[in-house]
Amino acid sequence: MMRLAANLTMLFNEVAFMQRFALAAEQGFKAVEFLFPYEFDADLLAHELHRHGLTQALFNMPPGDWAAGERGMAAIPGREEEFRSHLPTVLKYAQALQCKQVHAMAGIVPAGAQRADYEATFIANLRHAADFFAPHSIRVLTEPLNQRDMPGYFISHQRQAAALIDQIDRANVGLQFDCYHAQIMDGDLSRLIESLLPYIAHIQIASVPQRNEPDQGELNYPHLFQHLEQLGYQGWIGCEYKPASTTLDGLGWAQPYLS
Ligand SMILES: O=C(O)C(=O)[C@@H](O)CO
Ligand SMILES: [Mg+2]
Repeated sequence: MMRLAANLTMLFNEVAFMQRFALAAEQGFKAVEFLFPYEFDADLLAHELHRHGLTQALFNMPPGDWAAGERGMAAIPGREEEFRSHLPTVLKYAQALQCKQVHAMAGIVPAGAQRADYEATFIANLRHAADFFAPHSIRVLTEPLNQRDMPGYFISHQRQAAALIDQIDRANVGLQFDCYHAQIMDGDLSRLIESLLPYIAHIQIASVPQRNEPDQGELNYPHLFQHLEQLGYQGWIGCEYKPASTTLDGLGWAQPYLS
């Protein structure tokens, strides 16, 4: 049975963030994920999680100045110190939330920049983060993002991410395989998932092209779920989509997978 995690950044936006845990649990989710916890107290978040019996499947490391368009800095030359300075804070949240996976966003490569410099920075930073988190059994994830929504993002293809993970060469670095981005950039998802399974630590889903409920659009999720089950995928599936109407109105698709 596929294990769904509610993405609280995108779902249950009908209520304030701290109230979304209760709604997710009420609907039968056993786990949640969200982008950034840092404006909330770690212990309060942990309290919400635990009182609703939820697992924290994933959250992101600080992305830099989001409002100014920054989308992480793991690959940005000159930002190494800043990237590394975030690690103790991320660890504090991960420990409070008992979360075993964090996503290190890579950042945007300016047009005309030397890509090799960005690759070297990314590899060094991810090794550093992986070594920092390894004693705590925490994995560092990297996620390719599609170029239509995120022009210039450092990683946009799944196999490109897998090749970088090989170069990083740390056991606790994995791939965050977001089917929405993967379909836009790569396609052939059944075979892609099959060949990259050893890298995949976390999966996310949404319809393509609208990024709405997964029972719409060009992807056949019942087929992909069956395929993942046959392949023995054990991780969480993050529901990272924008409800077309309200979250609850659109949640019918998930009923077979929620208890
Ligand atoms: O945009 C996505 O897709 C995500 O999963 C966010 O965490 C940003 O990387
Ligand atoms: Mg995603």
